[in-house]
Amino acid sequence: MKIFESHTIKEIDNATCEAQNIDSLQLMERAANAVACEIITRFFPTQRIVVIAGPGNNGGDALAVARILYEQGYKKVEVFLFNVIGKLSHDCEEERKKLITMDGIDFTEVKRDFQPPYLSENDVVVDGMFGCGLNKQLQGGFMMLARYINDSGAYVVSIDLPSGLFGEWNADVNRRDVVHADLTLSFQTPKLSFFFSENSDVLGEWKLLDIDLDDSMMKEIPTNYLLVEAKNVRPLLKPRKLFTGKRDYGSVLLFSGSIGMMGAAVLSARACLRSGAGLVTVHSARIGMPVVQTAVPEAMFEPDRNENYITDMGVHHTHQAVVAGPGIGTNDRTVDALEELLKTTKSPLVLDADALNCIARRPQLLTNLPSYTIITPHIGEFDRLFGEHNNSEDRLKKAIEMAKYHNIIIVLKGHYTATVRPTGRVYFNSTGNPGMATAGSGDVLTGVIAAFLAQGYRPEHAATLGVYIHGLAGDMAVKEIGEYGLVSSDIANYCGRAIRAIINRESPLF
Ligand SMILES: NC(=O)C1=CN([C@@H]2O[C@H](COP(=O)(O)OP(=O)(O)OC[C@H]3O[C@@H](n4cnc5c(N)ncnc54)[C@H](O)[C@@H]3O)[C@@H](O)[C@H]2O)[C@@H](O)CC1
Ligand SMILES: [K+]
Repeated sequence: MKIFESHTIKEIDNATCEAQNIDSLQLMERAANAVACEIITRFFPTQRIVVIAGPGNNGGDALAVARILYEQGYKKVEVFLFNVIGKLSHDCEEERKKLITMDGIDFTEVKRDFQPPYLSENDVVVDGMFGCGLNKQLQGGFMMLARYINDSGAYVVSIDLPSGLFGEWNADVNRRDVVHADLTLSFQTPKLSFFFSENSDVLGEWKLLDIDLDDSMMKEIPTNYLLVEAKNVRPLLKPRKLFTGKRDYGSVLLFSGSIGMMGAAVLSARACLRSGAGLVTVHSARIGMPVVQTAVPEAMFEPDRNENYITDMGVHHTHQAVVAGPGIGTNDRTVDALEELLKTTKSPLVLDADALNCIARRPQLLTNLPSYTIITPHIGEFDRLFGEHNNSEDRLKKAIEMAKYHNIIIVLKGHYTATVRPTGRVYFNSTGNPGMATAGSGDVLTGVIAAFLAQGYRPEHAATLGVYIHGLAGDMAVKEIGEYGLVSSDIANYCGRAIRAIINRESPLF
C-alpha cells in the first residue's frame, strides 16, 4: 500500500470526484459517515460528545460527523467551530450552513474569545481542528486548546491526524502541543508519521477507513514510502515444483555462533530451514558442533579451526546465500575473517548483529560491502555503524542516504521495520508484535531472509519477504503462546505456517 504525502491528497480527492462524478461535499459526507460509524460502534447515544472543528476540510469533516451523530440520536453533541480569521474552506462553510439549520444542536462559532467547555474522562472529544492541511505548528489559542484537551482525560477521536501533527516530519514538533488521540481515524492510506515511534502516544490506535478513493490516481502518483501487506508479498512467492530436489532451493552458509552464543546459530539455521532453504551449513567455533548437530540435525556443520570463535570465513563451496553475524562476537580475528569475506565473496550476503558490530569497530569495511548486501541492524547497531541519531526520522533519513550511497539494502528493525532499498524507497512492515522483542528474534529474521536469497529471490524481495514472514510467524505464534511467553524458537517454528498462510490466502490476512 502506498503512503502518500499530504500535499498529494488533494489531487487524489479531485481525481476521485471526477472519476465517480461526485462533488467534494459528497466525498466529505462519505468520510464523515465512515468516522461516525466508528464512533457509533464504540459509544452509546447517551454519550456526551464534544466536537472541535477547525476552519479547513478537517473541520468540515468534524461538522458533518456532528450532524450525522445528532441525526442518529446522539443528543448530547456539542459543537465548537473555530472561525477566528473569518475564513472557512468552501466545504467547511457548506457544512456549517447545514448544521446551523438543525433544531436543537448545541453549536458555538468561536470568533474571538473562547470559553472552553468542561471536559472530563467521561467525555468524548472529536478532534477535527486540523488534518493534512496543517501548515505550521499549533500556536496561541489552538495550542492551548490542544493542551486543554490532553489534560482533560477525555477519550479523543482524531479525524485523519491528531491536530498539530504533520503527515510527514515532526522532529521539531513539541508533542505536548499536539492533540493526543486515543483513536486516529485516517482515510484509506496511512501517513508517513504513523510509522515513527515518537508519534505513537499522540496517535493512539490508528485505523484506516475506506472511502473508495480513485485507484487509478493512487497507482499513478509516485511515492517513496510503502506499507507491505499480505497482498504485496503473495505475488512474490513462487510455487514449489513437483520435479525438484533440495539443490533447487539453494544452499546457505551461516557464519554464526561462538562460545556462549551458539543459540544464535541454532535459531538462524532453524528459521532458514523452516523458510524453505534446500541446504544449510553452519560454520562456527569447534565447540558448537554438538550443539548445532543436536538442536538442528537437518543442518550441516563446518568447524572453524578455533575452539571458541570464528577465525576463518573462507567460502569453499558454492552457496546461493552467505550469512555472517548472529552470535559471532567481535574478536579481532573474527573481524579479520569478516574483512576477508567481504573482499572475496561472490554470493549474496546478509550481515546481522555482531557482523555489524565488527564493521562498526573497523568502519572502513563499509566500503567493502558488495552491492545489494542486506544488513539488518536494530537501532543500536545502526547508530554504532552510522552515528548517533536523536530521533527515528533522522535515522530513517540516514538509512535512505546510506542505502543509496553504499548500494545496499538496509533492514532497520523496529515496530514497523523499514526495509530501505538502494533506490531510497522505504518499505514499512505491517506484521509483528511486542512479544517478538526477545533474545534471538533477529537471528531468526536473518535466517528467513537468507532462505529466500538461497531460493533465488532478488535481494530486495528476499528482504521484504523475510521481514513480513518473520513478523507474521510471530503474530501466529503469539496467538498460542502470548506476548510474555513468546521465544525466538517459536517464531522460527512458525515460519513455515506463515508462508502457507500467505500462499493459501488465509484470513484475516486477506
Ligand atoms: N482523501 C482524504 O484524505 C480526504 C480528506 N478530507 C479531509 O480534508 C482534510 C484536509 O483539509 P484541508 O486541506 O482543508 O486542511 P485542514 O483542514 O487540515 O486545515 C487547513 C486550514 O487550516 C489552516 N491552518 C493550517 N495550519 C494552521 C495552524 N497551525 N494554525 C492555524 N491555522 C492553520 C489553513 O490556513 C487552512 O485554512 C483532511 O485532513 C481530511 O480531514 C475529507 O474531507 C475528504 C477526503
Ligand atoms: K484532526
